[in-house]
Amino acid sequence: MSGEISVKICGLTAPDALLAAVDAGARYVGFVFFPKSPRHLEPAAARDLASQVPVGVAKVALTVDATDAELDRLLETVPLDMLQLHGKESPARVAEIRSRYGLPVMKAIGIADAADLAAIDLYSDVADQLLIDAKPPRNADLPGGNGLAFDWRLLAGRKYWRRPWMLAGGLTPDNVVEAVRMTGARQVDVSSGVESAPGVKDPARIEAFIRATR
Ligand SMILES: O=C(O)c1ccccc1NCC(=O)[C@H](O)[C@H](O)COP(=O)(O)O
Repeated sequence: MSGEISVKICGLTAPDALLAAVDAGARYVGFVFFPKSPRHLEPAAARDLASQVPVGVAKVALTVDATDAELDRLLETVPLDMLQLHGKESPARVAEIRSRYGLPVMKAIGIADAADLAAIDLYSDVADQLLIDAKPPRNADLPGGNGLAFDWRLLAGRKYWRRPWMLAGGLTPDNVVEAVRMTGARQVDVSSGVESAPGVKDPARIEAFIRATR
């Protein structure tokens, strides 16, 4: 692959995995604030992890349809660099959050088929970045982090993006090179694919994933 691919390791919950991500060269580290998730962190625990992240690595908070009160509490407790909105937030709500907190906002867009691509234009007006992820299965407990890929051919040939974007959904150390080749992504995001069990990050897989992108 030519040029450096930026990597986000999402759903970190433990210092060893955080360190593995930082040492291997992750550009972003993600913390999940969604109680139903096996990766959920309480704000105080996230603050302790965030304090170990060096300058230059962006600390991203993943929330799902969070209220202002929830976001206020989170941001009062945890030093963060970016908000990842992974629910059904409307474009107006994305704009509101961006202006209220003054942080860059990344909106997750779930893709299952070509009709879902319209959301890319819709959110390009209001979000700083887009996370192009697999749409969760109907009745899934989690709106993301399901380890499922979408059909990358849907993005092949798309040359014009108005915002920086990340590819996500079912990426692993074994398929990330092919995913980047097919989609032209310059940034990738992974959670399940670097775990040994749901919610348990594997430092060796994190290192292998980032190495694969180099
Ligand atoms: O990870 C979670 O538990 C989670 C919960 C609620 C909303 C989103 C969640 N995760 C999103 C991600 O970790 C990633 O940004 C993305 O969906 C890729 O996940 P994966 O397919 O597991 O690599």
